[in-house]
Amino acid sequence: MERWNLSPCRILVVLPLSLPRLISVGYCSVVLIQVFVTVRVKIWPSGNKFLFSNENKLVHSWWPRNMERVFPTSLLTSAKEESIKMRKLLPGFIKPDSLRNYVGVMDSIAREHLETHWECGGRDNIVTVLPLVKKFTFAVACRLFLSIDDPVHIARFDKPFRVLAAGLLSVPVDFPGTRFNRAIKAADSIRREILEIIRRRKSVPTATIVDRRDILAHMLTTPDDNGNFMSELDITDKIVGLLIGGHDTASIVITFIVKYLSELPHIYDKVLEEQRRVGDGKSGEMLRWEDMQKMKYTWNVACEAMRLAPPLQGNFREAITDFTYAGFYIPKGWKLYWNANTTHKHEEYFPEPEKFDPTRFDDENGSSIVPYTYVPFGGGPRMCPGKEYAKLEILVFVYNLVKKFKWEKVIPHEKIVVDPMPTPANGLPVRLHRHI
Ligand code: HEM
Repeated sequence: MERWNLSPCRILVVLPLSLPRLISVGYCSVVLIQVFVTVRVKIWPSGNKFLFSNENKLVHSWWPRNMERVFPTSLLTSAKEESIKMRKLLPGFIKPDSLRNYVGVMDSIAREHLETHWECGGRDNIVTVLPLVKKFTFAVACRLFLSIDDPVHIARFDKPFRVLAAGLLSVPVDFPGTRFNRAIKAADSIRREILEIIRRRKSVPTATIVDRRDILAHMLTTPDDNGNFMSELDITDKIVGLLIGGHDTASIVITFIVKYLSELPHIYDKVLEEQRRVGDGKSGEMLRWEDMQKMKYTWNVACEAMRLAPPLQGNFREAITDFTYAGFYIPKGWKLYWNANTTHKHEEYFPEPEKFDPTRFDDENGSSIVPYTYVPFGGGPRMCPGKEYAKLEILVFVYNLVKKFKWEKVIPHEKIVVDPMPTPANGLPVRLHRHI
């Protein structure tokens, strides 16, 4: 058995997991031994050479600590109790019954958003996709999580969120002018704003709070197993986490769908054909829950976009026991980082891995995808609880977009950077063509 000694700047290898063993210690199927680089990492598209040891030190704990400064009870760390609390709260908010009600809300926000920001199209009908889509997903999150629908309020809120998101994975140097320092300040201002919303909400009768049916109402009125309600600060942190995790990820997926559809016109045509059948071809009608079930091909396209460009590159796990994997000895307590990007490019599971092929997920092929080889939403007990919400949001937006426009990329070979999510370097400018 080899004991694995880290040497400086050793390139870490991707380790396909032996499933039974790693499931038994609570991990997903493909894991990278985690050592973290503290600089911006541009890893796209060669996804398998991006982790390095850092000066012989296993810096496994700085990322979570870093995030705690900007994001005290981070959802994204291995804070197990926080995860359990959140998992208890979210189902009430994103259970099928609730999701049904969101279709109409998401649809009307998408229509209004496209009219306001895409129809006028700027100069030469050119729009930049990523910042616009972020506006859309953020507006949906503000509406559904906090019942904020005033565009001015949303815009005021949006700016510090961008700063916070940019600083989450930054060098943890708290010095004026650094990304990290700006993120801490942004996080403070967001928390103050949300605390104010909470206090305003608490000042009205409980029945009115419940009436709002947003996630804030849910958090204010749902006690834990001991009958205790969440503290204001706790709610604030949960909302910040959800607003970040719940909108940036979906906007990346939509942006990549737009990118691939412009590169692959035959796939665009099939998506359009499917969407024209939705709602029995009647134009102008609002989307219904039943319509979402007719968007199978579009969802396969989204799944393939997430395979090639998973918004989250992976996540941490902690070894709860010593174990050996592929000859490497992993001691208990080590942090491990599983990686979706390299997992999804494994030739054995996804032949011609660089090819965009939505049929991998259709009825015939989808069922033979090996468990834990497709992990854009993670896996196991910590798998993303927002998957169905994200699915709905992505489908609603793509439906509205393809029914209105076809488009072409303005920068044919726009670079993709990963910081920390895959992002077109220029935000993906496209020239829109309205259907006649
Ligand atoms: C396409 C969109 C999304 C993607 C790709 C995504 C991906 C992920 C991934 C990879 C994880 C880590 C899972 C693991 O460690 O096994 C995660 C966790 C999480 N996601 Fe998402 N997510 C998305 C949307 C959302 C939305 C819309 C919400 C909320 C409404 C959400 C809430 C969460 C929460 C609360 C966790 C932490 C779960 C825990 O720690 O137990 N996500 N997500």
